[in-house]
Amino acid sequence: NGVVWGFTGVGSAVGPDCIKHPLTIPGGTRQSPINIQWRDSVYDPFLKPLKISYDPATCLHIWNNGYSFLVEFDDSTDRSIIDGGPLENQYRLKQFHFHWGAINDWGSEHTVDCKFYPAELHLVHWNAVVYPTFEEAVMEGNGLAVIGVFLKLGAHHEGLQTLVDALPAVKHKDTVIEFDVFDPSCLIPSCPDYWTYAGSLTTPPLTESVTWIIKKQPIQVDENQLEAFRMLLFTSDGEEEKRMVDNFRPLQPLMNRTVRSSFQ
Ligand SMILES: NS(=O)(=O)c1ccc(S(=O)(=O)c2ccccc2)s1
Ligand SMILES: [Zn+2]
Repeated sequence: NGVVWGFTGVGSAVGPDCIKHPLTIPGGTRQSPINIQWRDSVYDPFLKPLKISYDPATCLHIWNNGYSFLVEFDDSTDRSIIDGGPLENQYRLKQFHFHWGAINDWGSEHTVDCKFYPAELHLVHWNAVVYPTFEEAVMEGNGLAVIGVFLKLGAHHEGLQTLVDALPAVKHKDTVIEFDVFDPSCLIPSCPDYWTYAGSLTTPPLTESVTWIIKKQPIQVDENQLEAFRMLLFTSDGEEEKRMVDNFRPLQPLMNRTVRSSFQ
């Protein structure tokens, strides 16, 4: 089947050749995504503003990996980094990608007061101060920091359009095109407010290594831009076409976690 990782209704992820995988890793205590119940989040006055400094020249290419499309960056130096916020160290930008639905009623991975957004952006960073490689950081509790940004239906997004214009070239799984100048900070809302909690990757290996930083304010994109995501395919060229939609993981139990907010 063309879909490497799909999620069936209840309790199991369908993996390669339909091997049954547990939806959450056995014994997982900090899985993602979660519902963020606004009134249960706790204001933490010690949370710092998030510092973001990306060098557009570190952008490398766009890649359809059969689950989402990833924009990958040169993470061999500290040219594109985030710091501050809930983080103890600075973290290097590795890639960003999106999750979206078949229709505008759902698509995001996190929800706010049980509300889905039509899509969610994830900017993935790793702790190169403490860990020598990304692969090692993926396995450590403080290894990764992912900024989540909700997308809502509204005005045309100029910055996103340069990305949308390139998508037809990565329609099929395992296609890649060069994309050599892009500043992802244009996709991050100006409002500094965020929630943060300790979580996991939302796709295999589902490791519990992510400090999530979820921006309170969504960005606006228009219908054509969301439709452009939906014309991508999970499948490789020559296979029976499966549209790349609903590539989000179901909500996971909060368990013994508190979501902190940087705002009152
Ligand atoms: N949706 S998410 O932001 O939680 C996410 C899933 C996978 C990644 S990864 O690209 O870092 C990665 C990590 C390990 C192996 C392969 C890819 S980030
Ligand atoms: Zn993601």
